[in-house]
Amino acid sequence: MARYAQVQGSVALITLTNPPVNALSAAVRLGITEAVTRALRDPKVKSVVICGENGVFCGGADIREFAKPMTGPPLVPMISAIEEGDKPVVAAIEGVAFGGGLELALGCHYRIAHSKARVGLPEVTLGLLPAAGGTQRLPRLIGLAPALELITTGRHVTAQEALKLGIVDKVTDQSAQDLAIQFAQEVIGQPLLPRKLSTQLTPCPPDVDTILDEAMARVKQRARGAMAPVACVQAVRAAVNLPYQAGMQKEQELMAFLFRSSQARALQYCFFAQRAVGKWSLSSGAHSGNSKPRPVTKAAVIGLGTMGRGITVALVKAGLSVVAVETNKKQLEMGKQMVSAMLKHDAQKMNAVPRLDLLHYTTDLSELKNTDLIIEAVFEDMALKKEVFKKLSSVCKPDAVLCTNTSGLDVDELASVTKRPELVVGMHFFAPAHVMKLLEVVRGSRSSPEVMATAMHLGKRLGKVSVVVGNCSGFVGNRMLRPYLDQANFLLEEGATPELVDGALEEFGFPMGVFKVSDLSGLDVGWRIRKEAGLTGPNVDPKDPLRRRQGRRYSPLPDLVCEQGRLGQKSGRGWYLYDKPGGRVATPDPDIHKLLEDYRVRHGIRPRQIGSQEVLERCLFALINEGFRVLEDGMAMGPEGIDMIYVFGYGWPRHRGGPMFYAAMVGLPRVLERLEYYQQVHPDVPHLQPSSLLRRLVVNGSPPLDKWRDFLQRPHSQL
Ligand SMILES: CCC/C=C/C(=O)SCCNC(=O)CCNC(=O)[C@H](O)C(C)(C)COP(=O)([O-])OP(=O)([O-])OC[C@H]1O[C@@H](n2cnc3c(N)ncnc32)[C@H](O)[C@@H]1OP(=O)([O-])[O-]
Repeated sequence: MARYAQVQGSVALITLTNPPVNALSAAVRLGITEAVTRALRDPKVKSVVICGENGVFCGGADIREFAKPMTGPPLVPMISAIEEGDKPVVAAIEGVAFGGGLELALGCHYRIAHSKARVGLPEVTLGLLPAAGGTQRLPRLIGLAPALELITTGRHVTAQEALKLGIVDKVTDQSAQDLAIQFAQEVIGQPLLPRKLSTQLTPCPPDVDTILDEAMARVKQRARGAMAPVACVQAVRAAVNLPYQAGMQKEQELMAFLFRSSQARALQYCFFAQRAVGKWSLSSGAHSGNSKPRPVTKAAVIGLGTMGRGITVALVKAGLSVVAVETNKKQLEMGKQMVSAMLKHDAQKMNAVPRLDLLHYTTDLSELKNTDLIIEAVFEDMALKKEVFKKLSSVCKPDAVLCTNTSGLDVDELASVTKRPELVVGMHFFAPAHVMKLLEVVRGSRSSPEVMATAMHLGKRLGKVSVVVGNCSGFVGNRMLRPYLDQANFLLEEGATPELVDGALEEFGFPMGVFKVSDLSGLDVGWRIRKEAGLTGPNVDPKDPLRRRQGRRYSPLPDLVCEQGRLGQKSGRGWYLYDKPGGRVATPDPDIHKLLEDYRVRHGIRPRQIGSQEVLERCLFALINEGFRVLEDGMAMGPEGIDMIYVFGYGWPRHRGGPMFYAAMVGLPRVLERLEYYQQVHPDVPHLQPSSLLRRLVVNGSPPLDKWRDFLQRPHSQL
């Protein structure tokens, strides 16, 4: 797991060999320990180079080992032995040096990086801190403020920035390993003490306490309940206030606390779940390993509304040439201006040139003859989408892939109007489409494996976390959102206020509560959908009482709010009051409180005290319950997919792992018991009826999440 060689006569070359990222597994740590001991003992060896195989230095500690009992030599003494040795050790960094990998490099006396390499301490994103000396050595090397920023965010740094910050000593466009070997010979005999970071003091500006206090305040505000960033600040504070050994002691204590936390488990679960969803499989036996994507060099986007513009920008940023289509010249010009502005803004931030040359704008669909893949992003209206698909089917080349960016319409119905239903697939982007990481790839009943592979591959090129989902109303994300929204509205009827509900959800870790999100998206969106569904407006069944629709409890509160012209942020009033139309700062609105009071009086509802726990249980458990139904119906490959949809598309706090992981952490019997309780209190809300899968899992002893698939009655039936 670590190869040893002697090169150029006097240089020991130690190569980490644990593909794909040379993670520091027990075997690698043992290999390094033995190789370093040998090099330090061998009188013929005058200096040492540590590098990684296959152009990757090291991706850090082996995260898979965190769930198992610790074996092999620990990292801290291994790194100390390197630093304490009397021979210069040079790290040759190619690819990445992340986490324990960078900490290993910080224990070396010199660091040389390839110009394309990246370094960083991303432990915080796994619910941990850099506990192999990273919190103590990095501040000593680069100073307090930059070290705080890197350690609390886990940000990856390019080789150029690392050079500027002083993390690496040299950057090369050639082989970092060759340069390191040459360098290792040049530094033989030079004093090593100044290069041993543990012997140095952290350079501190006079306002050190202010910097630390401000960092703590910033981190707490951003962390939304995540503990690791806070612990990172505490550990770095120790690098300033305490001698090295005492600082290390503090680092270990904080790590021990984080390591056992449910947050660390959740974040590490997310790391693997994010990678697992890319490995899709279908009930037919097709999977990501045996289905080849079609080449896509030229794409088209139909419709330059909010979604179409974002999708166009995302495609161009991924280097694809794009034909952007609108119905008339005026709309086209407007779309063009917006897309250009977005691309210029983005390019400016990255100090790059906007790739406007990749775009072609037209109102003529016949110009799509040569495109490989078309994404329809017109208004969410089945008749209109069908019309577009019919036309696409006749103008596009026969093997062009046709994608629809719908947030919930039936992909099969759309495919049925084309001559190539097997080449039709849903690509559900989330607004703003060039920013949001989530993509639901919706498999129609006839979508071919090749077309699934193409959509998934395109998602990857766009930098998205793409999740395969089945073709059901609302797909996975929006389908699960409905019971959540319903519960939030019911809570208002029963005595809550928007700020009470939002407060509980924000305390849980959502960036915004449900009512603030609705104000941001525009309340008219849901209103229109409810009208179309016959839940409000002229199509309501006259026999339905006001608070019952289609046989179940219904809250007309959101409709009443819209009827008052309160459409959310854009109109300056929604569930909250804003300082002006388009304003962002929400303040509680006495008019809404009055509206709620009047409503309760009108309907004879006696308001009651509602606590945060009830808000969380009713909103989140109803959503989770629907997640179990999604699994039961075979609309998602597994709980990991659902969790990634919620983490990347709906602001579910990552340190809580996603709704299904959270259910497992809370305990399935508890979720079931609370659902049963609320169902008894609210028998007219079918969403609270516990799903049969949840019951089955509880009866079978609540198996761990990766075993849930074994309890599905129709695994993958719809995929
Ligand atoms: C005292 C302790 C202190 C230290 C703590 C730490 O170091 S904490 C660690 C701090 N380090 C980090 O947080 C870095 C985490 N890693 C990354 O950021 C990225 O993986 C990458 C940039 C290294 C490579 O990106 P890329 O897009 O080229 O490739 P990819 O992402 O698809 O990965 C390929 C395969 O490698 C797997 N795998 C990767 N890393 C690890 C690991 N450390 N371990 C185990 N496995 C790992 C990954 O699961 C995948 O496996 P699969 O699915 O094929 O079975």
